[in-house]
Amino acid sequence: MTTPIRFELIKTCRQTGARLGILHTPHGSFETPMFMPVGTLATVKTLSPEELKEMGAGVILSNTYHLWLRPGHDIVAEAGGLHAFMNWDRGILTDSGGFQVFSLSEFRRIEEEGVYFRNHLNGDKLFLSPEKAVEIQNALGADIIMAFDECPPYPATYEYMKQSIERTSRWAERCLKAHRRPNEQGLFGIVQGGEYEELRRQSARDLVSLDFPGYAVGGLSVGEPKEVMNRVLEFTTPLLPADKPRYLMGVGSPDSLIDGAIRGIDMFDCVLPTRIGRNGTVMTSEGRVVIKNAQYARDFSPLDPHCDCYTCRNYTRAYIRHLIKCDETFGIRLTSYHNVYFLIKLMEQVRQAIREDRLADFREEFFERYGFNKP
Ligand SMILES: CNc1nc2c(CCNCC3CCCCC3)c3nc(N)[nH]c(=O)c3cc2[nH]1
Repeated sequence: MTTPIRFELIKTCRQTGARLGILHTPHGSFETPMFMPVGTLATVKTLSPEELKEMGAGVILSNTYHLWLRPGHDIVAEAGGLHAFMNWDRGILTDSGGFQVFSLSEFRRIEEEGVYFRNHLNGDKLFLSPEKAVEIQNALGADIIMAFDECPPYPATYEYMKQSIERTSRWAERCLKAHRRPNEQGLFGIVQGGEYEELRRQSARDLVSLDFPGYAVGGLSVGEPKEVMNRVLEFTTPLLPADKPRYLMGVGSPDSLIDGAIRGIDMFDCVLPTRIGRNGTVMTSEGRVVIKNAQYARDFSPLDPHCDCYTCRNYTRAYIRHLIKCDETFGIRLTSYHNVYFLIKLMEQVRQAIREDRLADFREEFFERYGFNKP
């Protein structure tokens, strides 16, 4: 079987163990560690494919659950798949929908066969199974698709977590059997197990034995302290094959991206840049700026003095504050553009630091300037 997804390991940072790699996909090859902007409803909110390309986005995310409900995976398939539908000819990854069921739908029942829940838009009863989640993703046509998993709430008891990961491993096997396009779409397994090392080991063992072309670390960025996430990564990533890509789901903030790369993660996704951008919060090299604050009313400097993005080269804090205060759509386009650009450029700096074997030094410099080390 010709696997459509291949990870090429270029080098490992001598200071930290972080990896510099290339993710080869049917829609191009992209350097890792990489940040993947999220396009839930087949658009990275307010940004065009041309803008995403000019800022260097390679792989973007979309989602089984949302597109199943609207417009329907059949319509996307008739359009020729997600790439044609949204006019994006680089990489696409779709999440399997499990997480969205748990985060969007209040009523739900998990059974061996799948999850029963209600449509968060109209309350209709719905059912999603490993087979259904793979069928939808096969129809959507992303380059990377995700196994249907349970992302347990945090915290969860050891007993609950053990039952859950064993069912998630059985579901992973069902996803492999249901996958109809293995030569065009790489199916990634998702390791679960919460903060329990023994369960992370069991979950990784089960999934590695199924020989997926890539692996995600799931069940994190669900409210646990950062130290817990870092500890879980420290004992989980070494369990995954070094020659396969590792994707940390739902992460994240600038400090978590750097700390995840240091612990061997190659791929990240997070709604943060566009979500906080919509309420006027921007990430800058000197920390977060809440542009609505009165202090920026007469501030004619760029959002970030060290940023060379379209927003920072052409507009001032005072102007963007004015647009956001007046609910002008152009305002959230400018903040969203800057925030996505900021994380994509941050990963470029991380990759350069790995090339120069100085990612630990870069972490110190970045944390100091961003204000993460402030007591
Ligand atoms: C925010 N924190 C977090 N996200 C997680 C996610 C979602 C990752 N982001 C996907 C996008 C979300 C918006 C729509 C488009 C897809 C997780 N997904 C799965 N399948 N399993 C997790 O354990 C899992 C765990 C996660 N933790």
